[in-house]
Amino acid sequence: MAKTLFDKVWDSHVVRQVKDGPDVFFIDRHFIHEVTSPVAFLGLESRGNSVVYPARTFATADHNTPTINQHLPVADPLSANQLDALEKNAAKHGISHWGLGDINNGIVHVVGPENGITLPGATIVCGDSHTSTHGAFGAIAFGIGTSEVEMVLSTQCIMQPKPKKMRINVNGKLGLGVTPKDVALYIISKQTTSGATGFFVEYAGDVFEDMTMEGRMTVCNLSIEMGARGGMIAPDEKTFEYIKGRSQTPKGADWDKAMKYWETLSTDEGAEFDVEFNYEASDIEPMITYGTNPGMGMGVTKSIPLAENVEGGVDTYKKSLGYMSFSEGDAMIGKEIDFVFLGSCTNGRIEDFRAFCSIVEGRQKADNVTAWLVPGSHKVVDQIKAEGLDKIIDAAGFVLREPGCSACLAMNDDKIPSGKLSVSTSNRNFEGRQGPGSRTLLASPLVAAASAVEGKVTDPRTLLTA
Ligand SMILES: CC(C)[C@H](C(=O)O)[C@@H](O)C(=O)O
Ligand code: SF4
Repeated sequence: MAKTLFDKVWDSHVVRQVKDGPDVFFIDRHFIHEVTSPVAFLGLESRGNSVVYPARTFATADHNTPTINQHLPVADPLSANQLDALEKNAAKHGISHWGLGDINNGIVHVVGPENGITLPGATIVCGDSHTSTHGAFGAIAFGIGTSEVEMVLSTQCIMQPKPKKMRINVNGKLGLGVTPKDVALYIISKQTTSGATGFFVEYAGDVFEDMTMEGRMTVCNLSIEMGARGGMIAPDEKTFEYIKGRSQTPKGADWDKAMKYWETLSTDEGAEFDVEFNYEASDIEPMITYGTNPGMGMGVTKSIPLAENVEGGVDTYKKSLGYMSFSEGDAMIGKEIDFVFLGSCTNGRIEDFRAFCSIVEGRQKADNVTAWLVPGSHKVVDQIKAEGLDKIIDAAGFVLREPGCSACLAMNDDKIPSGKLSVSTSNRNFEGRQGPGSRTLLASPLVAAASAVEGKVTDPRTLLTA
């Protein structure tokens, strides 16, 4: 029977099928970070259990880490405690741990792929919703809760009902200044934040085939923002090229063996999806959000929709615009901004820094803008320096910070002050997400760069030459 990519990976990991119940499902790779793992370890120990496969478990510190002076002790006691707990738990259970200052340290969804831990056909979980990122490699990757983290630590399995299958096809060629982030924000604006609830999404079509691995990660990362359990893209030559030779990828004969399996990982002709959507690349422009959920997005040149034209609750819509201090019908272009954040597991990779630099090169940061440029990992920092992008960043009046989640969710000191308006390359624009009272506009690194140099929301196409 013709199978989807998702079915192939899922079915090969079912340890036991429970009649009318969830499948018992084997997990190849388990990432842990300091926020959702300490309680899981407490539970594990209180039950007298141990970590069954320490070598399949990988710890990195990211959410609570400062992005300046990482060589100094962490000042915030809550953050210091969590980081300490992660380090101790990892040491006690023989788990590899990339703490502050470690060359491999960075945001969990950046360092996994970077180190070849994320592989095609693998099942990957983490106590973190944006685990969907790893689906870019043709893996089934999804976020789990703290009690499931404990379950995976002690059994390397979880119980999961099989999600329904959705395929999203985007065909054609993307226009100038339109990036993977825009493709994702466009899809979410069409699907809304709940459109893909209960589904696992496969992305297919020219646009994803043409995308780099970084771009595919950006798209899969954002799957969760339309309610999907996860998103995935069939591995191809680009995928294999990306992972080849990384520290933890199979080598020699193991590589050849793995390739034989990986090459089977695509959806068979005639395989069925529960639902399928088709979009056109030419309909997508650089996007920006104007509200307090990632579904409230539109082309940057458009005006904020009138409440009467919006499906769903008018009151919630008006409340959202009220929080943003925006009005129906407002244009977004030209709105004065206060902050720019380049980073996160959505857009904190080398390609995002290249895109940002392509606009700020030879220009200057606007005086009214405070900008935080936070690479997703130390390896991204190294590459930025190797490519000389740090010089461009410096010359344009920006400062490069040290890696971590940073202002994506402001669990460290990088908090956008109340009322301030930020253009952010991250993934969530919820009320207070970047600091209490902060107001967030989600956008691509190109829109962020253009807005940072102009001091107001700017269409990057006006600063780019074809
Ligand atoms: C802290 C963590 C549990 C959370 C998540 O699950 O996504 C965070 O990474 C986020 O982006 O909001
Ligand atoms: S960068 Fe943001 S979205 Fe990604 S894991 Fe960190 S807090 Fe979550």
